[in-house]
Amino acid sequence: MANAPTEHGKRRLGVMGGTFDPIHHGHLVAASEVAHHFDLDEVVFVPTGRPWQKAAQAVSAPEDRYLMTVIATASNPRFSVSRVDIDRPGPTFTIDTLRDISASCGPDTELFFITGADALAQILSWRDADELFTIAHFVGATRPGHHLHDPGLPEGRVSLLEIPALAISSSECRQRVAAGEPIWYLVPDGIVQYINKRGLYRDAEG
Ligand SMILES: Nc1ncnc2c1ncn2[C@@H]1O[C@H](COP(=O)(O)OP(=O)(O)OP(=O)(O)O)[C@@H](O)[C@H]1O
Ligand SMILES: O=C(O)c1ccc[n+]([C@@H]2O[C@H](COP(=O)([O-])O)[C@@H](O)[C@H]2O)c1
Repeated sequence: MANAPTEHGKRRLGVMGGTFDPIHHGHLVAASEVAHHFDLDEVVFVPTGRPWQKAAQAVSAPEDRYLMTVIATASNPRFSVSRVDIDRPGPTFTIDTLRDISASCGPDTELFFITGADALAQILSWRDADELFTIAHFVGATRPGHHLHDPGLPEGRVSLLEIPALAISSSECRQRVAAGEPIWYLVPDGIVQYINKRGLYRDAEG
């Protein structure tokens, strides 16, 4: 991550958190659209280490999800990937993600946490929810079939952005691989090849 502020004042950094099991074009389009709309200098993708809300389901090894995220974002000079969540022991909480990234960037960087509008609807149940809004602005990317019902989010610290509908989900990609169906063009080509090479999702249930 570069550290210099932009000429216009603070550097604007997007933080896109997700399990990315696997990363797909819905994630990439959401990050690209938010970066464009909010004039972000960079978007750092942060694969979760141990997503506590997915504790009941099998999640691929953090290193596989990290490498797929690196492969999928490599061609975009404004996209990067952080290991902060996968290197931190214990369950992943966004408050820790934002504290770590904020500490490494310093005060000249404004943070924008990007996530799906469906995830945002649950945000008040996240750890230290009040503090989250003091560290970052939250941007919820609408995804097909999900609409945000106002759960009482703080005004001015949360935005919703309608992005081109891409009805792709990681669970559907996993199910397709398990069923022997193609995932070409749902995910970047390098991700299809990585999944084949590592034999991921062959026995996936969802
Ligand atoms: N097609 C999409 N369009 C917009 N946002 C998306 C899309 N797919 C996922 N997101 C958002 O990206 C964030 C990270 O998603 P995640 O890695 O959990 O992928 P997912 O496709 O939702 O996975 P799963 O199907 O396993 O639940 C979430 O907040 C999610 O809402
Ligand atoms: O901090 C929390 O309590 C919390 C609870 C649920 C989800 N999150 C974060 O929301 C992002 C999207 O999560 P997911 O599971 O939809 O990929 C990811 O960065 C998670 O760490 C965070």
